[in-house]
Amino acid sequence: MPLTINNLNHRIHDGHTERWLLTRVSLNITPGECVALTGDSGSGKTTLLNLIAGLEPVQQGEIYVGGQGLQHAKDKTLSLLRKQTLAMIFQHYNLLSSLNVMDNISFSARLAGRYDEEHSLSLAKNLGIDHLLDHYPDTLSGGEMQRVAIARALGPRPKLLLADEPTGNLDNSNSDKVIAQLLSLAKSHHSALLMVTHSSSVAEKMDKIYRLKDGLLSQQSGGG
Ligand SMILES: Nc1ncnc2c1ncn2[C@@H]1O[C@H](COP(=O)(O)OP(=O)(O)OP(=O)(O)O)[C@@H](O)[C@H]1O
Repeated sequence: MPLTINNLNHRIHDGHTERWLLTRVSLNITPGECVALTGDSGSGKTTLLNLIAGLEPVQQGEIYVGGQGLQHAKDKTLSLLRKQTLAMIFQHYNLLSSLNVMDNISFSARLAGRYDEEHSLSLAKNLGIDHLLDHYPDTLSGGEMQRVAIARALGPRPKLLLADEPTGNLDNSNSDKVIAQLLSLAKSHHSALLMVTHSSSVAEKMDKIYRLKDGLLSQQSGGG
C-alpha cells in the first residue's frame, strides 16, 4: 500500500497554548488511486502532507509510506524515502533556475539513482513540454513550469505523489489541462496521488474526496 495512516494525532503550539490540530486521522490510499484533500484554510492540510513526507515527526499514531513506518524512523531512512518512494509537487513549482527544463526533469530521478533518459523524454512528450527542453524556468509560463514540476516528480517513478495546491497559480483552463495530465500520468505509473485543493471542480475529478475539519478527516461524497 503506498499510504496507510492509523489514528494519527498531532499537537501544535499556538502562542502560549497547545492544541490538537489532527485527531484520530486514518487514511488508506491504494496504488494508482487519486485522492483530494480539502478543508478550510488552517485546518491542517499542509501539516498532514509534511507529516506524510517525514518533514515533521509523528507524535502519536502511525504513518506507513510504501510499507515503511515513519514513526521512530531515523533521518537517513526518511531522506531515502523522500528520494526513492515519494515525490512532492508544490504550488510554486520549486524549479531550479540554473538548470534547463531537461535537467530539471532529470533532477529527482538522478538523485534517486533511477535516471532513464527515455522515461524523462516520454514524460516531457506526454506533458507537451518536449519543445522546451533547452529553455530555462524564467522563460516559461506558469502552466509550463507546473508541467516541468510534474515531470520531475514522476521521473523516479514514485509510489506516492503529494501535491499541495498544484494548480493554485494557474487559470481555469490551464488548471484543467494540468490536472487531467497529472491524473492520467499518475494512473499509468500506478502512483498514488494525494492532492490538497481548494477547488471543488478539481476535487471532483479525483477518485475520492476527503475533508479535514476540526482535526477530523472524513470522506465526502463525490469524486470517482
Ligand atoms: N509547527 C507548527 N507550530 C505551530 N503552529 C503550526 C505549526 N504548523 C502548523 N501550524 C498551524 O497549524 C494550522 C494549520 O496549518 P496548515 O498550514 O497545515 O493549514 P492548511 O490547511 O494547509 O491551510 P491553508 O489552506 O491556508 O494552506 C495553522 O493555524 C498554522 O499556523
